[in-house]
Amino acid sequence: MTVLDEIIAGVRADLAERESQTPLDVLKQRVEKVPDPRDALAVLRARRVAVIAEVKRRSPSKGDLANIPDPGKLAGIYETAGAAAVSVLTEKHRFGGSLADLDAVRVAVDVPVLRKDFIVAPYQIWEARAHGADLVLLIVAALDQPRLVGLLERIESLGMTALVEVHDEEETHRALDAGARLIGVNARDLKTLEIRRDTFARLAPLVPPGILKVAESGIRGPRDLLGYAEAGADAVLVGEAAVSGPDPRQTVADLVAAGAHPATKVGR
Ligand SMILES: O=P(O)(O)OC[C@@H](O)[C@@H](O)c1c[nH]c2ccccc12
Repeated sequence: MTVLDEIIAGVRADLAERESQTPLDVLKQRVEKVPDPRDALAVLRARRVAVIAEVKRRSPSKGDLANIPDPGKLAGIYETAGAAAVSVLTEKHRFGGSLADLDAVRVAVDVPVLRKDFIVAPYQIWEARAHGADLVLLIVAALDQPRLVGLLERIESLGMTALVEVHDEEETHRALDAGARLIGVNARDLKTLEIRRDTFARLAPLVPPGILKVAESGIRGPRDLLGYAEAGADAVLVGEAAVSGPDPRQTVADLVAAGAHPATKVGR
């Protein structure tokens, strides 16, 4: 059993519990009362290299990363520092997240918000929208093709944007076949949990123009951003460096400045 399998087993158990508490019909009624989702693709396109900053308490590879008593406040700091979007981990057991964190972030910022979880069922997508998410992560490695296609369609039918995460060539082709318009290349190898920063440059050429590419994981600072920009990244997703550094505002502001520099992403 891989780490991913283990996480998903926990996610399914939690999901069954929430489903028994809040039936899908109730969730659907809530969705009707939530303001329309933001156009995340337009927001990401408006930057040279956009920075998506993540509210991340813990990770399977590093354990506790940061004590975050007020996730809304942290998200506000990210927004003020110029982050184009905020990602919120909602998985409980390995990442210490929750839908309450998503709620807190949603009320605190105006930028698009990503629900980062291990999505295996449409219920979680309705849930993401009911809690104000604009984007939802789909991890190709966790889904068979019909399920990937179905979940992607559900996300888009609710007006949200899917960030479709890949780790290798085969997953990239599957994401494209499914119709992904925003592809995240995760540098973290899901089996070994190691960071491989060359994965992005290997997979980016497989993605046709017009489909946005996000470099995810292991971004330590502006230099990593510039390397990814050169390899064709439209955005970077940064968690650990933002939450665990001495000054999250400065960390994100430095990345945003590097991502906005005219020399970044020349001629693209
Ligand atoms: O903390 P980092 O190395 O900056 O990584 C952020 C983000 O990419 C990472 O949290 C992530 C990428 N894909 C995921 C899927 C599930 C959980 C977490 C993730």
